[in-house]
Amino acid sequence: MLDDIIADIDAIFLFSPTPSEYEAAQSLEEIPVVVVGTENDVDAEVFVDVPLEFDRVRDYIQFALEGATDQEVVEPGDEVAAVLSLFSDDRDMVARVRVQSGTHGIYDLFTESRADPDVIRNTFDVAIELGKKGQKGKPVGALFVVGDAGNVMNKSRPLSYNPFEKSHVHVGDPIVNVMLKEFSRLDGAFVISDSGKIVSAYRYLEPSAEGVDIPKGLGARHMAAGAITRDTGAVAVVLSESDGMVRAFKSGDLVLELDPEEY
Ligand SMILES: Nc1ncnc2c1ncn2[C@@H]1O[C@H](COP(=O)(O)OP(=O)(O)OP(=O)(O)O)[C@@H](O)[C@H]1O
Ligand SMILES: [Mn+2]
Repeated sequence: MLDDIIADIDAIFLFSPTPSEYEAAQSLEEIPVVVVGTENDVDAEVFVDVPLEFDRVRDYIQFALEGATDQEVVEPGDEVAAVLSLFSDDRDMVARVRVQSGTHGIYDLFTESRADPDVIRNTFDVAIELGKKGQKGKPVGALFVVGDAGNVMNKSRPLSYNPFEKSHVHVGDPIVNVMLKEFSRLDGAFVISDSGKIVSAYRYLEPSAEGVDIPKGLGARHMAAGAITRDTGAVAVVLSESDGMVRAFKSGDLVLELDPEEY
């Protein structure tokens, strides 16, 4: 069965390999070896840079496939073997995956957005941390709209005074994380620029929601998040107060779902 899983594969994907694992894979096969991880520790020729560790293996592999397709190492229809760690830090899993045409948008979310990938990653970090801790032990919701801030401001209005009006702080600054958590108790969205500057808090989003199709059961916050990303070049990161999940939207679509408890 193991032989079947790796028979005639077009590439092998190693997730965060050690140098000896990388070397072994290279000497074994005459097929491309793709290294996937947050750092290219092994100096791999083909490397897919992962902006954050996905908690779902499916998302992680999908991101890697889309990254390698983008680098033209694999193409739709190829079948690859992914070697990764699911239950521990040791390599304990091999999956056979066919590269699909079209993207699910996970790779695209980070690499093809107007906002800097680091800014998007930092926004995820804030949402995940807020989701883990809540506000004084109670679950909170939050909505971050990242990138294309001018257009986002034009399609929204203030619900309250903007505490970031005269400040020059960026998402990722330690002080900002404290402030964001404090302000997330109140309604509305945070607006963040391409470079990570917090432009505003307390924005009520008024995008056109026509034709936006988000999963049933999600409410007004998620609808507004999806819609603003269809109406502008922004991406949206949402922490749900009701189910505790962090979700990302781009071009009107839900592209990623993370459980903060897994981090
Ligand atoms: N258009 C909007 N712009 C900004 N914030 C909004 C908008 N619509 C709703 N919200 C915010 O989302 C909050 C929750 O609304 P609602 O319960 O309908 O959303 P939801 O998608 O179910 O989110 P949750 O899962 O967090 O409950 C509102 O109290 C408000 O602060
Ligand atoms: Mn709700």
